[in-house]
Amino acid sequence: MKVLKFGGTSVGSVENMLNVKSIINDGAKKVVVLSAMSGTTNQLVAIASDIENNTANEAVDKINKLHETYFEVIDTLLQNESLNAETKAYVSEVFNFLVECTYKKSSELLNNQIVAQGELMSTFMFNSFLKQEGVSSVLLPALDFMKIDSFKEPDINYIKEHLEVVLNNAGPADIYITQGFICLDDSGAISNLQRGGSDYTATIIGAAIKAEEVQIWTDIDGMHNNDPRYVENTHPISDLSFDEAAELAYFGAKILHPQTVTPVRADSIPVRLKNTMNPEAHGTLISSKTSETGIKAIAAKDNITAIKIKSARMLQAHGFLKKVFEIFETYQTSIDMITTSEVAVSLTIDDDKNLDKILVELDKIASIEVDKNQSIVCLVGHTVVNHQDTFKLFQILQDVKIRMISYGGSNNNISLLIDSSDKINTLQKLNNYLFELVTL
Ligand SMILES: Nc1ncnc2c1ncn2[C@@H]1O[C@H](COP(=O)(O)OP(=O)(O)O)[C@@H](O)[C@H]1O
Ligand SMILES: N[C@@H](CC(=O)OP(=O)(O)O)C(=O)O
Repeated sequence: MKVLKFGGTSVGSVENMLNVKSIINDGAKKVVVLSAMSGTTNQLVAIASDIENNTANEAVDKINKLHETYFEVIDTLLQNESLNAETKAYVSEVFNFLVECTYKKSSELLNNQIVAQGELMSTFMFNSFLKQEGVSSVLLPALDFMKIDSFKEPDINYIKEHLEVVLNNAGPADIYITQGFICLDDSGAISNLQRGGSDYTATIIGAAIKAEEVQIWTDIDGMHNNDPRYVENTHPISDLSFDEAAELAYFGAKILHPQTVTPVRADSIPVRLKNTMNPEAHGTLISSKTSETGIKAIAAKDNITAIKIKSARMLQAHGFLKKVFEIFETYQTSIDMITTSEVAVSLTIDDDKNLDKILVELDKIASIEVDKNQSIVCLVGHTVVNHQDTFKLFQILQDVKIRMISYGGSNNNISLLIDSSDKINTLQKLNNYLFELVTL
């Protein structure tokens, strides 16, 4: 069986939902994972933050506007009277619940309950639409099987066991629809897999049912060789290895949630990235195969903080780095890049929630310099570190101030740390000289 995930844009308009129907309606059994309609999760996050900031009136305004938009979509999508009424009743329950939330005290649980509503509504609406069109489908509630453990990792044994039961109880159908993104936490409370997490839901399900393939359907013809939001002349990449895709997703290629390939890699379950608006296009196939060498793609991750830790005590001493790492471990902050010299170590973090506490501890053992608003630009490709193009990098980027370089940590990745204000120029320059054959 295949698992097909459709993102926010794919279920974001009636026209795109028609495309989704024609893609999935081929008679083959499949699991279909849906995100919330595009824009909805952002609105739900904004509603939760209005509640946190005691601006409940603004939250209610947003809820009412969203309610109207959903009714308009339902009226265009569902001409069948009883399905139309049933779906409006479900959606109204959701919006009544959201209004009730505005009377409550803000908490993590309340936020999680609020942001979960987008996927609950999109799957209900789409399932009603399939019923109207005579397509055999069943709705599988993700909260009956999708769970994370105390480390926020998918509890794969629980998921396998429960998904099997849920699938057996669902009865015969061609299409099993479920919600992306949402899950239970280790205490059984509603939680989620972080923003963009529906991709991750799809590969977790893929691993749990040992799917033949996982397909991520989005609004672009696969993974491009550079970020199309900032760079002109980017092109889709036809094949990527799991390692290459993991590096690109982790280092900012928004098309994939950072953890997407992790669950399917061990069983070599291929992941195909496809375009809902152009299903004929090849897209990108992510598999265990490695192909040609050289720089294949570039991604950038923003909101990086660089910390330089300088201490005379580092000189010919051992155990200094251990102390540094222990501080980051205490505050559960992971380090992305690291470079060392005899007297200093520079490292980067993307989660600065505990930065102040970390700096207090570091200050006890060293002098510290902090630079915010940094970006990691990551160049990815099979054995990229040995490729001739790699040696041109300094020349191409001679007018960019490179703050750190990570080379050799993996054969597939070279990372550069730059000021975020240089990001677009850096990405475009690398694109021109590495992929567009502009000569130096
Ligand atoms: N390297 C890249 N290749 C393709 N798309 C990318 C890349 N980097 C960023 N993107 C952006 O990712 C978007 C698709 O991801 P996303 O918004 O999460 O889709 P969905 O809503 O379908 O989940 C594209 O429209 C594109 O702008
Ligand atoms: N609703 C979530 C889940 C998601 O994965 O969305 P998308 O597939 O549109 O990136 C979010 O907006 O983060």
